[in-house]
Amino acid sequence: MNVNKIRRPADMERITTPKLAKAFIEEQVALIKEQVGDKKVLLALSGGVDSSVVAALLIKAIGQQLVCVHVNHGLLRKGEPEQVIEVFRNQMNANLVYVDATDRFLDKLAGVDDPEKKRKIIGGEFIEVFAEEARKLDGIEFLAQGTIWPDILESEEGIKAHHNAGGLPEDMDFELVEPVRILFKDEVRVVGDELGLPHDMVYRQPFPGPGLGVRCPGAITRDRLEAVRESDAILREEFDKNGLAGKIWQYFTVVPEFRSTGIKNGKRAFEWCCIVRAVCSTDVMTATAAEIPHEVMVHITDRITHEVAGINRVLYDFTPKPTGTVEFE
Ligand SMILES: Nc1ncnc2c1ncn2[C@@H]1O[C@H](COP(=O)(O)OP(=O)(O)OP(=O)(O)O)[C@@H](O)[C@H]1O
Repeated sequence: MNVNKIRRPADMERITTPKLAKAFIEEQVALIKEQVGDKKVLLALSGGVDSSVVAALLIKAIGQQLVCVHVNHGLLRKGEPEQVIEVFRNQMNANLVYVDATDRFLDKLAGVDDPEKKRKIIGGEFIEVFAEEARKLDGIEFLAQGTIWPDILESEEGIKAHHNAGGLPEDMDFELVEPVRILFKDEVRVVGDELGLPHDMVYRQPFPGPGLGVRCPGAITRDRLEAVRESDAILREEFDKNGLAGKIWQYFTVVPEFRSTGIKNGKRAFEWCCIVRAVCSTDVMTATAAEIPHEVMVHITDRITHEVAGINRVLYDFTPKPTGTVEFE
């Protein structure tokens, strides 16, 4: 049987319960063992739900034969690389290669203000770093990917290429292992829960590939990027505490280059402003600004302006999509 051609049966029951997830896991573990045998598998592990569920499934099936590579490109959210190391290396005993490529990415991005160029640099550099790590490893025959069913459908309809870690050099012609390829995103989450992955990893909001890079509009500087990371962490913490996290589709902060005059500790402070973006959407194509209780916004503003270096104002973005997009770049 060619496991890479398996399609989702039209009458397949939606995986909504732990019992159904358990059955799916058992089935996939057997299929992975059959496909891979005693060979080694490589996986680019972002810490996002898809690659994390694939990692957990493969660890269950083949343990140390899986090599996970996590690339810290310096644009991850606060605590993300630490969580990947804690969950996969420390708790699941995975064979994890952690690459801190922060300087490499930020040096290449220095002075680049065009959004498309920034995205290209981040994507291209990611492939290079990943390919370099793959070349250091012996005997890899398989590449695991977190391809899901909508990816397959979109690639068949010509909307986008589904090769997740796409663009690997030609000499890296690995056979694919795609254990969640017939699942929809909500099913991947139920399976992730059943595999014991942390709730915040399984239910985390969508995060763009270029990470915080697109929330630091214009040319990225390390100090402004740090302001994005710290303010985003405060926003997430406060939304969690105030019961907003599960109700709002996407929320994050953006720190543009623009500065304005303010006062800090009795002195003039010429600093950046932090824009809070929080949107609700049912169809992804359109979105509306979320209604945040006034006192919550006042508290978030107070924390960001006092705890984050370089920020003297907080603004709320009321723009729906359209005319805006969800992200800024
Ligand atoms: N920082 C990273 N380190 C390692 N692999 C990564 C990293 N970022 C992305 N990847 C790889 O590229 C794939 C596609 O990334 P993308 O940002 O499009 O996320 P995605 O399709 O939502 O998947 P996921 O939920 O796994 O993040 C990921 O599944 C992962 O295999």
